[in-house]
Amino acid sequence: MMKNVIEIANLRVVRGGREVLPDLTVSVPAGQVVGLLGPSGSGKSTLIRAVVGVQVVESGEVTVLGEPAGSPSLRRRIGYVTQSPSVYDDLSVRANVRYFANILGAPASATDEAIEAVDLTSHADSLVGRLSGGQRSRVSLAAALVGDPELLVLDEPTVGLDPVLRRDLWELFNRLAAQGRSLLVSSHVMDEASRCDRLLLLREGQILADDTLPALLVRTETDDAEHAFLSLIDRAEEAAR
Ligand SMILES: Nc1ncnc2c1ncn2[C@@H]1O[C@H](COP(=O)(O)OP(=O)(O)OP(=O)(O)O)[C@@H](O)[C@H]1O
Repeated sequence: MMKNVIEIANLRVVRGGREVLPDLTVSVPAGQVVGLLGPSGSGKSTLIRAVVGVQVVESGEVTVLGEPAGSPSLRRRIGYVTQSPSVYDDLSVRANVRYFANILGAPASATDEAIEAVDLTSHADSLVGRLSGGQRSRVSLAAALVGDPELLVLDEPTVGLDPVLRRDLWELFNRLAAQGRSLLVSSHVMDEASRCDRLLLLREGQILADDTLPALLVRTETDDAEHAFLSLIDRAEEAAR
């Protein structure tokens, strides 16, 4: 297995005339759940868009699974879920997932397996338009899983979900990593840090920390991710003075 599934060097992205990612260098190891955490507007979605190859970049290099981001050969190897579920309301859960399975050339059995993985088997024949927000985002996730991707890139997949569903989804992410997949999962909820094998803390387009949660807590002498993040901000501001 390759060591890093994502390698980013000196990435610079400008959006709407603003430098959103000034000069970002980071890597994401294989076989882990890596949390991309940071406040709203810190650049998480922009970074994710660069990884999946849909973001115009000024300069820098983004290498994913050994290929330049956006390479056609990566399409089947990456599962990407955007913040708003991209599914068809007028189709059933099964028809939605089967549609993506057909595009990806996945075997027939993959549809029901992906629906099972996101715990929607009992709703497989329901129209997606009649599902709750959380169920709809799980349909999106099933669509991303159906091609059996090596890397899953999920942009705030747990937003708006109740605590039980959030826990269930994180358990699913951990299971997927245990099966050898790699996951990059963004969130602005700091307490989701405890669910990740490794954390990237992003603030104003800069990586404040790239570490495991236990190491981060030791280094900042704090007892949760939120305080660790605040402590790192204070240190960065002191250093800049
Ligand atoms: N389409 C766009 N055009 C111009 N600027 C944009 C666009 N989308 C985002 N931005 C700007 O880029 C910056 C980073 O946005 P981004 O969506 O990457 O942040 P984020 O960390 O994902 O935030 P959130 O958690 O709210 O989704 C913000 O300042 C935002 O205003």
